[in-house]
Amino acid sequence: MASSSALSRLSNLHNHLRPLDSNNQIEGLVKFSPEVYQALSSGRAVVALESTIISHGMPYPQNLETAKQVEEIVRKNGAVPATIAILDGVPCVGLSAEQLERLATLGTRAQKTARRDIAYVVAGRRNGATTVSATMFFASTVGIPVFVTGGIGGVHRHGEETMDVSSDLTELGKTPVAVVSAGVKSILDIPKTLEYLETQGVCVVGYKTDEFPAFFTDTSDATTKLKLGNGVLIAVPIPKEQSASGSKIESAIQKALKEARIGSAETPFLLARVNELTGGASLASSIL
Ligand SMILES: O=c1[nH]cc([C@@H]2O[C@H](COP(=O)(O)O)[C@@H](O)[C@H]2O)c(=O)[nH]1
Repeated sequence: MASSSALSRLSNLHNHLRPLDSNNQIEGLVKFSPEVYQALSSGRAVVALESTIISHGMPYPQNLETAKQVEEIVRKNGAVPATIAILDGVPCVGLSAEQLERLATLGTRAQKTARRDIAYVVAGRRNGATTVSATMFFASTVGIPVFVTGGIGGVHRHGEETMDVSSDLTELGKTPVAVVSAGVKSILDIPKTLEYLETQGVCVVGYKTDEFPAFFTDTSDATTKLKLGNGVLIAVPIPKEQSASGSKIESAIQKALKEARIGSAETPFLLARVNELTGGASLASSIL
């Protein structure tokens, strides 16, 4: 007769892989690293990580160093990191050291892949670095409920005219994954981003900050139990002493915005230009 711990492991495995089993279309299309597969099978904590921040968010080699450091922090805290990217058309959940290096050196030659781009990248056997929306999709599909990133996309400044609203926000509205991030970069319109998240029914909590709600509630548990079906955004601000000066960043943003074009290239363009204009200060805050 099976022991109760074996039964609980089996039940964990079933829970983690159920989305794959119940949908033959996706079964076999996602490749797990041995470490992540093992962790999911045994019910260990797994934390999803995105890859656009590696390819488009930072230059080489800081991108590789930061990606490795983030994975290390997750490991030190007792969980298994699952960096998600599409390599040669195969969605990979958990990357080897070689795959991480490959993605970091590909940089912007990898396709920035939001939810709408997944089919295109897979069908063309391309290399795709997943944004928050695509990473949430894969994390949810394979049963990883927590995802950590630096900054999520949002409503761009003048979004009321351009309609340039990141698909990260609609994904948060429909995919049950808790996203822990340092918030929304000020290249974006933060009040409009929060309004949009409200429209999407996304619970936003601030962790140890009174800029966002001043208390931390265990809302992700309630969201799961009530089967609300949406994500939760947990904003963790970077330490004050390590944040770059607000006015310096703001004037760089104003200058960069005048040069920007809307579309999926806008976020990487603004981040790179603001970094140039601040002499590297904005990149340094992103790495922290
Ligand atoms: O500070 C950052 N914000 C956002 C991104 C990336 O940009 C994506 C949003 O892009 P868009 O605005 O095109 O939706 C995010 O999901 C994330 O992958 C980043 O690299 N760095």
